[in-house]
Amino acid sequence: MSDSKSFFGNPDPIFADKELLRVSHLPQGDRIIGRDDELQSLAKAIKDAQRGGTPNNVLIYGKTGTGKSLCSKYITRDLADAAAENDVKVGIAYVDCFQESTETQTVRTIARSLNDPDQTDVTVPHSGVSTSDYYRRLWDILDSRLDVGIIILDEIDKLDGDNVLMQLSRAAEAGKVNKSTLGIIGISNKIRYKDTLNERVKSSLSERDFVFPPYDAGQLRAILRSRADAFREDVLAEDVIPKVAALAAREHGDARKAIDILRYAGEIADEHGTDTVHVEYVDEAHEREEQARLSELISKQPTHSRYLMLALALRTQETSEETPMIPTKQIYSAYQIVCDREGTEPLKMRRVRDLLSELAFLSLIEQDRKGRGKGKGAHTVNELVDDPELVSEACQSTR
Ligand SMILES: Nc1ncnc2c1ncn2[C@@H]1O[C@H](COP(=O)(O)OP(=O)(O)OP(=O)(O)O)[C@@H](O)[C@H]1O
Repeated sequence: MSDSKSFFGNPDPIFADKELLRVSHLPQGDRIIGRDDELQSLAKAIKDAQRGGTPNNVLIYGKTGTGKSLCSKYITRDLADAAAENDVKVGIAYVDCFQESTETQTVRTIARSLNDPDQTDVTVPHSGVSTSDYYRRLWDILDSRLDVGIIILDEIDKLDGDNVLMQLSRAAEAGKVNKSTLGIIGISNKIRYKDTLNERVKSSLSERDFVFPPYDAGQLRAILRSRADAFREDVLAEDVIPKVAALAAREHGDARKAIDILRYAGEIADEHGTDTVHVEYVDEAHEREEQARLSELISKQPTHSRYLMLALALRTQETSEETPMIPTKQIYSAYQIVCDREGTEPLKMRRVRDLLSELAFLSLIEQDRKGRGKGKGAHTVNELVDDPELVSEACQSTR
């Protein structure tokens, strides 16, 4: 075999451990930068669970990449370790509510994460079980193997309705669980999320609220430096980390963005066949990151929001204006054509206006009010934030 050709044999010239640059990587506590106060506050909110008591329910807000998921996962794991020393069993369930948005999916995921069939004799099948049966199994699992269950609901605003929150927050009070207690950590980018909840859920869910601020360039540099061992020694040119940190700081201090740009810069160096990540690669890495982020964000939008983005991209491409501001009416006519092509009934204008405001809230588009002249009222105009070609590509690749 020694003279046979292998495509996998050569060591990676750039990366020593690329996993350190994946979003899924959970760094150790001493590698979590600039979040001491937030970790302290979270610890205080849930500390009663360490002795088997009921933790406070917590809501965490903040823009993307501000360490909300990371700190929630880290602190709950730390709590479970500390509780184990007191012979208290803490189980942690993490739910990505964007992926698991229905009540059934959410309860099933929680039950599956907390279960250990060897200890509980309870099974949690993927299908064929009613929602109420999933709940029954979850309560059995909690009481038979845990003292405390902590449930992290990431992107909690994506849940369909409040029912699951109502059930979870009232489990002990309603006598569903008798020996164990439950705590919820909800995470959201939407600062006004709480206003959408009914009063009963609101008061029990947000016993403690925290807002995670964006990172500044110094913190982003420190976060990137703490991951520099993802690269082989001396591979990163000196200015790479400061430049990446400055770019990410300019765009709302997003650590995810910073880490992604650094990883792309390494991949570009690899594609060039060099063994140095030059600072010149950072701009291209930034573009790749933007494109990937845009595709991901667009793919997460409901179908008709994607059609509207495409309609706006098409209208933008048609005009010769330098900063095209497209009236909602013009988007609507292009949207009708897109729907026709897709064989779907278009939504009414009023709903379209709502979807456009949601897209503006997500910063995918910008909106403004423009007067039509004296006495003629005002109308809304819309502008794409990103390049229309990129947007139209992203919309069509995620159809
Ligand atoms: N303080 C930090 N120290 C080290 N790494 C960090 C820090 N904050 C965030 N990161 C890293 O940045 C990435 C994004 O963080 P995280 O997913 O926690 O952000 P988030 O606020 O939950 O964002 P989103 O709302 O998009 O889920 C992860 O890879 C995480 O490990």
